[in-house]
Amino acid sequence: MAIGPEDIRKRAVQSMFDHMASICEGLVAVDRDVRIAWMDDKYKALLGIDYDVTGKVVEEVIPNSLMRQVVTTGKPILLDIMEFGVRSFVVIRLPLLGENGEIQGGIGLVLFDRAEYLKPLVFKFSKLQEELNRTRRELAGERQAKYTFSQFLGTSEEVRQVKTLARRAAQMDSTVLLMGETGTGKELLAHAIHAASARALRPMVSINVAAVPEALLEAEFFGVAPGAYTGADPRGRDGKFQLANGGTLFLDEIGDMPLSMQTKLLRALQEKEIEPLGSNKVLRIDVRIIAATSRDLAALVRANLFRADLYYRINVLPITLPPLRQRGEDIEILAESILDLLRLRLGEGPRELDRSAIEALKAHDWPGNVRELHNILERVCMLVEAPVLTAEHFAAILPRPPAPPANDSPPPVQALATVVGQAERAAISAALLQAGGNRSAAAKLLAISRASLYERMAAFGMMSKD
Ligand SMILES: Nc1ncnc2c1ncn2[C@@H]1O[C@H](COP(=O)(O)OP(=O)(O)OP(=O)(O)O)[C@@H](O)[C@H]1O
Repeated sequence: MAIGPEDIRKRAVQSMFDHMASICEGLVAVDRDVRIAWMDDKYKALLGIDYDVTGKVVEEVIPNSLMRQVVTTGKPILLDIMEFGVRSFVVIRLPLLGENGEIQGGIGLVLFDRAEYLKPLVFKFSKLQEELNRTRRELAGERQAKYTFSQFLGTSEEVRQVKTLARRAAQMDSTVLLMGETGTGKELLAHAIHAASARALRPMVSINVAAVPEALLEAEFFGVAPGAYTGADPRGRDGKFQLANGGTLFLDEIGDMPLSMQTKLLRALQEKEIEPLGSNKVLRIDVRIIAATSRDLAALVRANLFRADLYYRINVLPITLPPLRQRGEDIEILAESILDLLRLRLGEGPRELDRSAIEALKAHDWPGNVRELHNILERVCMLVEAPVLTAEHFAAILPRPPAPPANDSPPPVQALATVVGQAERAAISAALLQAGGNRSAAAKLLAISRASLYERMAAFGMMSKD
């Protein structure tokens, strides 16, 4: 006898249910109050329970259940992954609808072992989750302080004072302004202050204002909203303020900040709010600022190149780092520590400096400060094999003071690269002096791009991060 469409539908529903029940790892049905109406034995075994759960609120029995969402919205959650202890299962959640489409409850199905075809999905999910966790851990590591006070070496009175002030600054939450020539340890000290502060476990994010092209500064600082403009990352991008939220933002070379950006930074610091590019949403931020500059900010204010109000805003706890030539007594301890580091890095035997070498180092002017000392020592280690380094070893490497006025004898012949290097270095120093430390202006005087000035200064140990 032929059966009608309604019978077929009923049989389809029944046989689908039976089939699902047989391939499932567990089945649960809840009523419209999200109380368990029925749970099969397989589900109970999965949860490790053997008592009657009928009438219990579902979350009491399955703590991370989403059945309430399904019963409230009437929308199914077709494929989801749920954790049971250390195992992940694929689950399906469906609403139970009455004759007139009204919500009467919900049904949850747990799939896994017999749903072989879903295994790759679960596997892929676990892999992605693992990768995400690893990347998060790495990012958190990258955004932590790299140095502590113990790494800021020196026993001179000048260094002692700097460290006392910096330790005090670490106990406060105010803005710190670090001033000093290139290579005097401003970045090192900024990290140490963060590491000793109450924000130590939160991120430490740095931005070198001089190294970011002017047009990109705003996006670097404040981020970009999703789909802000053509060519922007469609997912948007967090700015340094967002990345540093709750922690410390280190603004290196703040003296090189263009005036238009200074206005925006001042607003962000005053309002404690930022607006990502292309967004009309304002975000609250809680960031401690440590700024650094190798330029004379007060002189820049006088020359109308730096906003006075921003200067006062950041000049709350100023700390001036002394140049190396003013603390010759620190050279020996610094040089020894750098030689130790180099020995580990280059995998060589120990090196020693004899008295003559220390005197030669003390006599040098060190325009690139500790970074230059590092570079000079590294070059000596590469060129000289002797375990004891003497003044003679350094004589060939340390840039000489300008030659006395010419006499009749021709100048000594040196490798062309050495002569050219010395001339370049002297020209860069002169241009920087004339430009009052302004690298953009110095690059103009030298008729080279700012990028190639940076490149050369880095090569000569006159600037930039290691
Ligand atoms: N007192 C110090 N003790 C140990 N190492 C130091 C000290 N001062 C500087 N250094 C080392 O010298 C190098 C340059 O330091 P840092 O980058 O902190 O200088 P900076 O003042 O921020 O330079 P710039 O103005 O060019 O950015 C780094 O390798 C740093 O570890």
